[in-house]
Amino acid sequence: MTAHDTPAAARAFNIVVLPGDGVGPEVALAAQRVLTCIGDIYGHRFDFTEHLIGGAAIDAVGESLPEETKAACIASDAVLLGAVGGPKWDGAPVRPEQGLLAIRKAMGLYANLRPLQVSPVLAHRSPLKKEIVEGVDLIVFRELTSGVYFGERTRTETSASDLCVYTVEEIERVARAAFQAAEQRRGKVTSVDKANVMETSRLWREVVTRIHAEEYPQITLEHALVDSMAMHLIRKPRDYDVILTENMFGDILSDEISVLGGSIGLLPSASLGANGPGLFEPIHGSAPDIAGQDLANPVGMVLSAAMMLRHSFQLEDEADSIEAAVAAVLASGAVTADLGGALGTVSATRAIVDAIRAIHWAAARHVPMHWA
Ligand SMILES: NC(=O)C1=CN([C@@H]2O[C@H](COP(=O)(O)OP(=O)(O)OC[C@H]3O[C@@H](n4cnc5c(N)ncnc54)[C@H](O)[C@@H]3O)[C@@H](O)[C@H]2O)C=CC1
Ligand SMILES: CC(C)CC(=O)C(=O)O
Ligand SMILES: [Mg+2]
Repeated sequence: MTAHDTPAAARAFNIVVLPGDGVGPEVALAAQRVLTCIGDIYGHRFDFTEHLIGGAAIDAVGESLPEETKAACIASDAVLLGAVGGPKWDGAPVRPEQGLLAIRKAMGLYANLRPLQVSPVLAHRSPLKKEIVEGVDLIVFRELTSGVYFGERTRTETSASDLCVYTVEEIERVARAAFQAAEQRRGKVTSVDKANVMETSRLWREVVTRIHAEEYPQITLEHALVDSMAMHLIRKPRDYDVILTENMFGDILSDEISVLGGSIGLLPSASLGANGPGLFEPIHGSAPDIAGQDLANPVGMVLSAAMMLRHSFQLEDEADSIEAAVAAVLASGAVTADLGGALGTVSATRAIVDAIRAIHWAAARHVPMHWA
């Protein structure tokens, strides 16, 4: 008897979907299709309710995070977000990105988890050498609700400023989350800062060092400066396990490491708080250059849905099914243009759904799946 034979107790989930802008609606739809398939197989009900955020919300109601969107997210079981922003709103008095920052803050989502694994069958898709990227398995823990993205901003004719503030408590809680993840992984945390220059980074380093010594001495902790870390991540990415860093450094470094796997379109993320619903989104933006053309890679969004099943709903088998299907489809070469393939967003999504069904069918009948 396997977990695939009998669906676990059927459950119902209220999921808020924030499609947003650009490729956001295209990839959000992909995640819903995959979740609907998972619901059919395992007997769960996923109720999706769409709400406005970002540029779409600015166009419709004049603000990037309408009150009813915020209320719906807070009342939900989990939130799926596509992406926000685009050139259309670049000069606008209200920016779409502000809506995303505001919902992260309103939901208290202080830890943004951005995992990356490069399996041997996918290593050739990276522009970097196969022997450098093969076997990479790391996760970025990015602080998400503080730092320079949330500090006071000023602007005059001749100057501008963005204030970077971190409190001890903000550093402690994300550090604990990273150390706890390391306990379940290879036991190593690399904390990234700019402590040779910035006061917030000096506080960051002190607090991380103390939390490590007092609470997680069994974990190996190393500190790195963000500039050389950007280089090391390309030179020897397999050295890293858990990377802990502040908001802006994490934003930048995670886009950088997406190259190791071959495309930014592959990377998912989970944004989690102390309690309450999580928010799940790919790490990429609204990709205006390919929006509306059925070109977006849906994998980052689909894997974000898998993270939702695992982290918010504790549906391990269901999350594993999605991840196994994605791995099988990528290994088979059925990929989108960013990875050198010919599939569009819709057909790549269909391939993932078909693979979920095939893997489930084979598991239920104890048939070995050589391609999975
Ligand atoms: N979480 C969010 O909603 C984010 C929003 N943004 C916003 O997105 C807009 C565009 O920003 P960019 O700097 O261009 O970053 P981007 O991540 O949207 O795009 C960078 C490059 O990656 C490609 N790309 C991104 N996602 C892809 C996918 N799923 N499949 C295939 N290729 C993909 C794009 O075509 C582009 O060439 C901006 O308005 C920015 O503020 C940026 C990052 C995160
Ligand atoms: C507010 C977002 C646009 C910041 C970002 O790039 C991200 O979270 O990946
Ligand atoms: Mg980013």
